[in-house]
Amino acid sequence: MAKVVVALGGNALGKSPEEQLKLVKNTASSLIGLIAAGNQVVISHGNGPQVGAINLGMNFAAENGKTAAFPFPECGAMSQGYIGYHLQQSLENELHRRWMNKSVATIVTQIAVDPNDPAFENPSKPVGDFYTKEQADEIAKEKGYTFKEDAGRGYRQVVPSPLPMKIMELDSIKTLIDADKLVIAGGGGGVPVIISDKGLKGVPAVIDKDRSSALLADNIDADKLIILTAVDHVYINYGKPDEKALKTLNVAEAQQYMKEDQFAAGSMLPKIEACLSFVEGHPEREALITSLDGLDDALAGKVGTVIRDN
Ligand SMILES: Nc1ncnc2c1ncn2[C@@H]1O[C@H](COP(=O)(O)OP(=O)(O)O)[C@@H](O)[C@H]1O
Ligand SMILES: NC(=O)OP(=O)(O)O
Repeated sequence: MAKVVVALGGNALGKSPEEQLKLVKNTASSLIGLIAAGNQVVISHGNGPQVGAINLGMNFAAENGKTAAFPFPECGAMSQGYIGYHLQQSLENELHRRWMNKSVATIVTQIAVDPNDPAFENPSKPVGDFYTKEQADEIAKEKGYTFKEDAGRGYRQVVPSPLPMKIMELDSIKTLIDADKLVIAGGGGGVPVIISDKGLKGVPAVIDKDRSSALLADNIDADKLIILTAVDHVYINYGKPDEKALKTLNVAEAQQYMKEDQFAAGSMLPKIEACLSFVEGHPEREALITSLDGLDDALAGKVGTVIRDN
């Protein structure tokens, strides 16, 4: 039985609860299919658009005296609950439809980061919606947020994205996996916390969920890491007339393409780096990048980019 970590992209989950539920329902069928085919599956997910939307809404309510202020890590925890709820519901419905008996559990996951991580000085993780340059400049002036251009798709607020160091709930996650439960963990990259002599403390940042998923996959000694996003393949010359879909990628090829800046920072680059960290030195492991609705085709070898050590 192969142990597979499947990471769902925040941007690939849509912009509204209705859209998300629809997308998650479709993916649930493929995920349960993966389990029915004899794999042990662990699910993680992103939260960039969702945590940005929650934070914007909470800030708006607080600024208008309607609620207390909700700090950013609390918004991250809310995004884990919101997305975990849709995933649990859709997965349970699909299990029920197939007469399969399995419990599903979302683990609110904290992930420790280094308080001295240089990422705190250089916000890079896009959250929330996309804006034009003019809109972004106006919000930046009014609120003091930092905005950056995101992979040719518009401007987005960016927050620090420190590296994940330690999954605090790893023991609970492993216990549930060993008990053959379907676990959703590390949502939104995990709520970033620092470990101090006073205990754990949330910090305002968003950990890249691809990096956290690779850490989780390594910690549970998974055989496969599958990253589901909005594109069916990793491309070279992405978005240009001569773009080319990659069916396979090894470590040396990926490093060469990274030197050529083929993968956009803040979107495809962290996915590639996460896959490399998972497969490098482990010829028995495999990573796969494809689209949220392409999982069935990817497992049949029709689409997707497979990444191996060599
Ligand atoms: N070389 C590339 N190949 C494919 N997609 C790329 C590439 N470079 C940048 N991208 C962009 O990266 C996006 C995936 O990153 P992102 O939106 O951050 O993912 P998610 O939120 O699903 O984790 C794709 O939808 C695409 O727009
Ligand atoms: N936390 C995170 O990496 O989210 P996205 O997948 O939305 O970028």
